[in-house]
Amino acid sequence: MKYRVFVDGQEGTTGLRINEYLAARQDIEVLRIDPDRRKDPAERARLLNAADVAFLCLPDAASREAVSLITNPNTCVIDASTAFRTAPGWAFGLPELAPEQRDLIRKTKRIANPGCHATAFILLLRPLVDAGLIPANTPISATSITGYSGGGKKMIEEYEAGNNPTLDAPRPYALGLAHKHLPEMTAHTGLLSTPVFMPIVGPFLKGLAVSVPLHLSQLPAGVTAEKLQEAFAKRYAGERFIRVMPVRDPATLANGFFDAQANNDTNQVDIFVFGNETQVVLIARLDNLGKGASGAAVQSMNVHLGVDEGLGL
Ligand SMILES: NC(=O)C1=CN([C@@H]2O[C@H](COP(=O)(O)OP(=O)(O)OC[C@H]3O[C@@H](n4cnc5c(N)ncnc54)[C@H](OP(=O)(O)O)[C@@H]3O)[C@@H](O)[C@H]2O)C=CC1
Ligand SMILES: CC(=O)N[C@@H](CCC(=O)OP(=O)(O)O)C(=O)O
Repeated sequence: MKYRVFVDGQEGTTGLRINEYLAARQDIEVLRIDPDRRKDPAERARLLNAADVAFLCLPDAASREAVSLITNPNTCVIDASTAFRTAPGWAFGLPELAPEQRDLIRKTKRIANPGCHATAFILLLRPLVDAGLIPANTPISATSITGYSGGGKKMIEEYEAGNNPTLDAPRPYALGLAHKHLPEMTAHTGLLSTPVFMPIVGPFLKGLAVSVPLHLSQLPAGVTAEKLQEAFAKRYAGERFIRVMPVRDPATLANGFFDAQANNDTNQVDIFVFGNETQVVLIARLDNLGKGASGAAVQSMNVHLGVDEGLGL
C-alpha cells in the first residue's frame, strides 16, 4: 500500500520542491489537482480528505481555509505557512527542537513547518537556553542573509526579470522590527523577550545564514566559545541533518568569507561558533528551500509516518 499525498499549492515554490522530493519515492502516490481547478475549494476539499498526508504550500489565508475544509480525521496536515506555528494543538515540525519533538510529530495530525529564518535561529538558541548558557532573559539580536527564493514566486520573478538595478545589492528588510517569524523564534527558544531581527535578501536564488552576535559579558561567568560549541555538539550528537563545526572553523577563517550557499540542495544545517576572549558570533546555515521549507516538510512527514527520517532527502 502506498501513502496518498496531496500538495495544495503544487505550482508554488515550496510545492514544486516538495513534488521533486516525492517524485523519487516508491512508497508514495501523489494526488494531483487539475491545474485549472487548483483554487476550487470543492476539488481541494476532495483531495485533502482523500490524502493520508496533505502539504499546504499556500499563503496563510488559503492555509487556514484548507484546514477548515478537512473533515477526515486521518488526514495529517503539514502546513508550510506562518498560520499555525505557535498555535495550540499543532506540533512544530522541527524534529531536532528537543528530545520529545519526534514523538509529538508522530502522534499529531497537525504539523506546522517552521519558517526558514526561524529554523536557523531556533537551532542556535534553543540548546543554549536549555543548557543555561544563555539565560532566557538575555536580550538577543540576529541578522539573516537569504536568497530571494524565500520570497516565493513573486520575488523570484522580480529578481529574474533583471531590469531593476536596486536588486543588485543586498537589501535589509523587516525594518519595522515585526518580521512574521518573530513569534515562533521567541516561543520555540524559550527566550523571554522578542529578539531584534533584521533579515537581508541578496541577489542569489537560495541559501541562508542566521548570525547571532553576543558579548560574553551578557552570559554567565565562565561561558566561552568552546563551551558553546561543546553544548551544540552534545545536543546535536546523532542528528543526521545537523553538523556542528569546530570552534572558530579554520576553513572559514582561512577563506576569510562565509559562504551562505554551501548547504544548497541539501537538508543539512551547519552550526558555527566564532569568537575571541570577550565576544562570539553564532551562525547557522541552511538552504531556505531545503531544511528551511520543503526538505523540512518531507522530513516531518517521514517522522510522522514512521519511515526512515532521511528517505528521499
Ligand atoms: N519560499 C520559501 O522559501 C518558503 C515559503 N514558505 C511558506 O510556504 C507557503 C508557500 O510559499 P511559496 O511556495 O514560497 O509561495 P508561492 O507564491 O511560490 O506559491 C504559493 C502557491 O499557492 C497558490 N495559491 C494561492 N492561493 C491559493 C488558493 N486559495 N488555493 C490554492 N492555491 C492557492 C499560488 O497560486 P498561483 O500560482 O496562482 O500564484 C501559488 O502557486 C507560504 O505560506 C510561505 O510563507 C515557508 C518556508 C520557506
Ligand atoms: C526573502 C524573503 O522574503 N523570505 C521570507 C521568508 C520565507 C520563509 O521561510 O518564511 P515563511 O515560511 O514564513 O514564508 C521572509 O523573510 O518573509
